[in-house]
Amino acid sequence: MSTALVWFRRDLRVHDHPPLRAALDQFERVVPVFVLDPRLLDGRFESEYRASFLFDCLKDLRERLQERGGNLVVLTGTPEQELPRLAHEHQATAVFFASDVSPFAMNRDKRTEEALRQAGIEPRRTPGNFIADIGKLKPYGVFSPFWRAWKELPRRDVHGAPRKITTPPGLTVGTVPTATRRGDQRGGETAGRKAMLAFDPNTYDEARVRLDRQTSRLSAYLHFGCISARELETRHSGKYARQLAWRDFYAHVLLHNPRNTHHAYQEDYDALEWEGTDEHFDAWREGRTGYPVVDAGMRQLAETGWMHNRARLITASFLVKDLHIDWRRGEQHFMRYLIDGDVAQNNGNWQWISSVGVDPAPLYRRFYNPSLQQARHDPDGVYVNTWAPDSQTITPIVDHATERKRTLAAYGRARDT
Ligand SMILES: Cc1cc2nc3c(=O)[nH]c(=O)nc-3n(C[C@H](O)[C@H](O)[C@H](O)COP(=O)(O)OP(=O)(O)OC[C@H]3O[C@@H](n4cnc5c(N)ncnc54)[C@H](O)[C@@H]3O)c2cc1C
Repeated sequence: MSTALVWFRRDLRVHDHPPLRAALDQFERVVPVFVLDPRLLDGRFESEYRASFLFDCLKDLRERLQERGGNLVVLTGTPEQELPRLAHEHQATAVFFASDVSPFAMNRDKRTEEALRQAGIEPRRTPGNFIADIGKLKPYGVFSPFWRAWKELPRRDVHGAPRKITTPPGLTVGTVPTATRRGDQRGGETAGRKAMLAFDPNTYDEARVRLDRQTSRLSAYLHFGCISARELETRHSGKYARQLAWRDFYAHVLLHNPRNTHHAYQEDYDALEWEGTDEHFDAWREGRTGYPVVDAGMRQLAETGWMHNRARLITASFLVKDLHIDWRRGEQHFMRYLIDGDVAQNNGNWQWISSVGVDPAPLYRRFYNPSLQQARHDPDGVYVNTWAPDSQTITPIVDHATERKRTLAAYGRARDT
């Protein structure tokens, strides 16, 4: 009987899953597999928050596959070693998987494809993680023209979950690790679909600008692919659909600029001198800057593994433009805590708010005065009272107006060098 592997990565669902669908269409038997790669679990961006969410996702995925007669093989090791071995064990002749954009994923996939080919097994990449085929566009560095071109890209059909999955007999499936849950979201397709179906887009415009409201909170489910971005797009229009386009945009940016993971997209700004202190960095990450909205955001992050987008903007701007600390340190801190932590999205947004990335605007326009932001986006004080009620009693560690001038001068010097 013909057999293929389906390599699940961060597309941990059975609905609208192009690699699974393609494999089931072309092969009689499939072996769904996930490889726990120690390089990811212990790497630069390791996170207990994402690890516990991931284990929820794997457990749920296994159950969803079992309901359909299948199962999930969970292996530990590197895919370039584990997948050819597993394929041989089951006489599989192809491995299906969805393409991804981070430099780590691209290098790993290249190495895995080579190893598979050498073993006589055919790697088959499909789309699946993004709404449109973002690799098809010429490189864009500004969102609006990207958006216009992206809207015209063809879309794939959305598919339901397969009814039946046939796996070879005698699969050794391995165990899904367990971990104490960090953060306030449960992972998995079941929880993700529930949240997607419960989301009311009519509340969105207000939630986006009010810190005391919740936006859709689908980002972690999108990051791990518990829900399909393409399916989500078919359900929404207006501002919400436009925000989803930002996700494809930042993936597109990283695909074309892999050096962004370590360098500013606007190369001049690699010369920025960061004068901030470790004491200020600690005050920022521990939520004790004396600016209540900053402290509330940082404590919400530590407690829940999520932060409202407006708070992400305010806290990130504060670190870079009020405390003069390298955006990469902030990026790394967010990656440690965010359940939705995603190299392309986090890096793109950090570079944007630091005014060193894509979609540039004059520097003086991208300053966030924390006190004004608090008044505008938390007018009743609900957000700061929930997360940092004591912050008002802390003396602010810096003066915003003074630091703004220093930042304008520092960016000017970097441009002139
Ligand atoms: C400094 C900083 C770091 C960030 N890091 C991440 C990250 O690591 N992972 C991540 O998914 N998002 C990141 N974001 C973007 C955004 O804050 C989150 O996607 C959003 O807050 C998640 O909550 P939600 O699902 O309720 O979003 P909603 O507002 O309900 O939006 C729906 C979806 O649209 C997409 N989206 C919305 N805003 C953005 C945006 N600015 N950029 C890209 N996609 C967007 C997300 O996929 C989101 O789930 C970051 C933003 C900033 C300012």
